[in-house]
Amino acid sequence: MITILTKQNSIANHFLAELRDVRIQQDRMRFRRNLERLGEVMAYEISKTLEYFSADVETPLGVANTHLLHQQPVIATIMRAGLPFHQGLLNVFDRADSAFIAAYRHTKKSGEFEIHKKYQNTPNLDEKVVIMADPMLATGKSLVLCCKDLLSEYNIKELHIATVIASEEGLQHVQAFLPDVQIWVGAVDNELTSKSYIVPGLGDAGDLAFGNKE
Ligand SMILES: O=P(O)(O)OC[C@H]1O[C@H](OP(=O)(O)OP(=O)(O)O)[C@H](O)[C@@H]1O
Ligand SMILES: O=c1cc[nH]c(=O)[nH]1
Ligand SMILES: [Mg+2]
Repeated sequence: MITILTKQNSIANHFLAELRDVRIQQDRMRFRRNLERLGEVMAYEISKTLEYFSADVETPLGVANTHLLHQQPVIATIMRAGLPFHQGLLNVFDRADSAFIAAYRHTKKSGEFEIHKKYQNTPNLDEKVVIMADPMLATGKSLVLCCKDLLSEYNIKELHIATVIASEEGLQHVQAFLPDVQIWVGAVDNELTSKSYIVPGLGDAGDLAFGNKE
C-alpha cells in the first residue's frame, strides 16, 4: 500500500514546497525543521492505522474513556539525511524506541554507486511495528538494503517506510523487493538523473541539512 500525502490539500504541501524551493532551502535550520514537520505530519497519518485499546483516564473531575496505542512503534532511520525526519516522527511517537543505521551511496570511478552500510544499532524488533524513515527514495537501494537486513534479523510485526520524495522507479524497486511494506510518501516525482538524483526533487537532502560532503 502506498499513501501519497500531497494528493490531498494540507499544510504538508507548504512544508514540502519550502524543502524544494532553491532559495528557501538555503536556510539550513528551516530545511531541517521542514523535514521534521513532515515527519510529524506523517507520524500522525500513520498513527491512524495502528492498533489501539480502550482505556480509562482519571481526570480531576471524573473518568474519561479513550483509545490508546497498543504499542509504540520503533522509529528507525538511515543517517545522515534521515535524522531531522526521524526527530519529527519521534516528536509524535514520543515514547518510541529508535533504531539507527548509517548507509550512504558510494560513487565508484565508473559513475555507478553502491550502498555502503557502516553501522546499525537497534533494539529488539521482534513483534514490533517499525517505521523506517529516510526522506529520499531515489533508486530505492538504500531502503531495500537496510529494511531487508532488519527483516532477516528480526520477526518484525509490521514495517512502514516513511519518505518525503520518491521516484517512480524507486517505488517500483521497493515494492518488488519489499512487497509487504506500507509506504508513506510526501510526493512522487517522475525522473532520475544519470547520477540518480530525483527530478524535480529537492537536491541533496543530506548536504542541505548538514553541509556538503567531501
Ligand atoms: O534511493 P537511493 O538511490 O538509495 O538514494 C537515497 C539515499 O540517498 C541519500 O543519502 P546519501 O547516500 O546521499 O547519504 P546522506 O544521507 O548521508 O546524505 C538519501 O538520504 C537516501 O538515504
Ligand atoms: O535526489 C536525491 C537522491 C538521493 N539523495 C538525495 O538527497 N537526493
Ligand atoms: Mg541518506
